[in-house]
Amino acid sequence: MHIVVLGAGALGGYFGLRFQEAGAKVTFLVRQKRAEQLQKHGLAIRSPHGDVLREKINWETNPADVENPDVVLVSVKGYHLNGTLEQLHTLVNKGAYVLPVLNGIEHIHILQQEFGKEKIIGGLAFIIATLNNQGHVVHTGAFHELIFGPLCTEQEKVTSELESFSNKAVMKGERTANIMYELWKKYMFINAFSGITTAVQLPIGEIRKHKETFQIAIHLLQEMRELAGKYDVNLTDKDVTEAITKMEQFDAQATSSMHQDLRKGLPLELDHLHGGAIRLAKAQQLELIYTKIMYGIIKPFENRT
Ligand SMILES: NC(=O)C1=CN([C@@H]2O[C@H](COP(=O)(O)OP(=O)(O)OC[C@H]3O[C@@H](n4cnc5c(N)ncnc54)[C@H](OP(=O)(O)O)[C@@H]3O)[C@@H](O)[C@H]2O)C=CC1
Ligand SMILES: CC(C)(CO)C(=O)C(=O)O
Repeated sequence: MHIVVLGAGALGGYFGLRFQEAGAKVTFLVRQKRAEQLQKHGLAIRSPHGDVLREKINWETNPADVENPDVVLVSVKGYHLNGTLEQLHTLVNKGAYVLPVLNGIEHIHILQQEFGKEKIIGGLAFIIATLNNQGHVVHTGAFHELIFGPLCTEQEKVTSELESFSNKAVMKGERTANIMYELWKKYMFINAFSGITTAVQLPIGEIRKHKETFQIAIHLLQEMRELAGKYDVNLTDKDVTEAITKMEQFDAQATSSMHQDLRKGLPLELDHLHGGAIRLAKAQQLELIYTKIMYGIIKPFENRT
């Protein structure tokens, strides 16, 4: 199986290298600056599950040079999605399926409209990872889950094949029959977790100490649950409770990738995540009061570079 990673950042670097270790052919499709970094430093993972260093990896800067791609793992930030469409057209025309693992939901609709429903597989990840100065992946925390599944019957075969590699890889790979439910569950969680940690600019441990602050995260979960219901996805009381428990049990220093980006002065996925939820709600005549407040508070930090 030939997996092309489009977005060789923290998440794409991690799962791409793990698939390569498991025997898949992996090509990283990168832009010039990242290509130079990979050339100079190779790609490495530092992880509680074991370190890996590959001095030489397959990378390309032009999708026309990628041969026989089976799956494109799209792991760019939401604000870079539009910039990948041309590259994706080239790869889809060569027969590839697209597996986006971004947080959020709107990108699924955008990609389905662009490439047709049969080409877009559902996917998401649970991991806390970032890139260091050399462009190596630093993975903290114990979890490294990749969840994926077919969004239509044509994808049964390719997702099964992906499952066989993920089972051999150093990761917790899971193929699910109900990926839309998993996507919304994660979207509910991430909008609450990234919203509160970024708005308050503190890791979850500090937020937990203040009942009134933690309660805002719970309101965010409840709003996202209601939104999911409008899109025919039933998130349960148990799902909300599990999300709360997760925030209660995270390491005190754990925080969202959005808050990490804010600390580094990088652009934020605010419009993709909270903005996306507000747009999806508007289409259903639903108002997300807490989400709108988070959006307004974080907005000045969205593009400070
Ligand atoms: N990091 C984490 O712990 C987690 C992240 N996520 C989600 O995963 C997604 C990716 O996040 P993350 O890995 O942190 O992001 P990163 O910023 O680390 O990586 C994104 C990469 O995409 C590359 N890129 C952007 N546009 C293109 C393009 N047109 N062609 C080639 N490469 C491109 C960027 O390259 P360049 O250097 O050229 O800009 C960058 O290396 C986000 O939606 C995030 O919310 C989900 C779970 C956890
Ligand atoms: C919550 C977490 C760390 C889980 O993967 C995440 O998705 C993010 O912060 O972007």
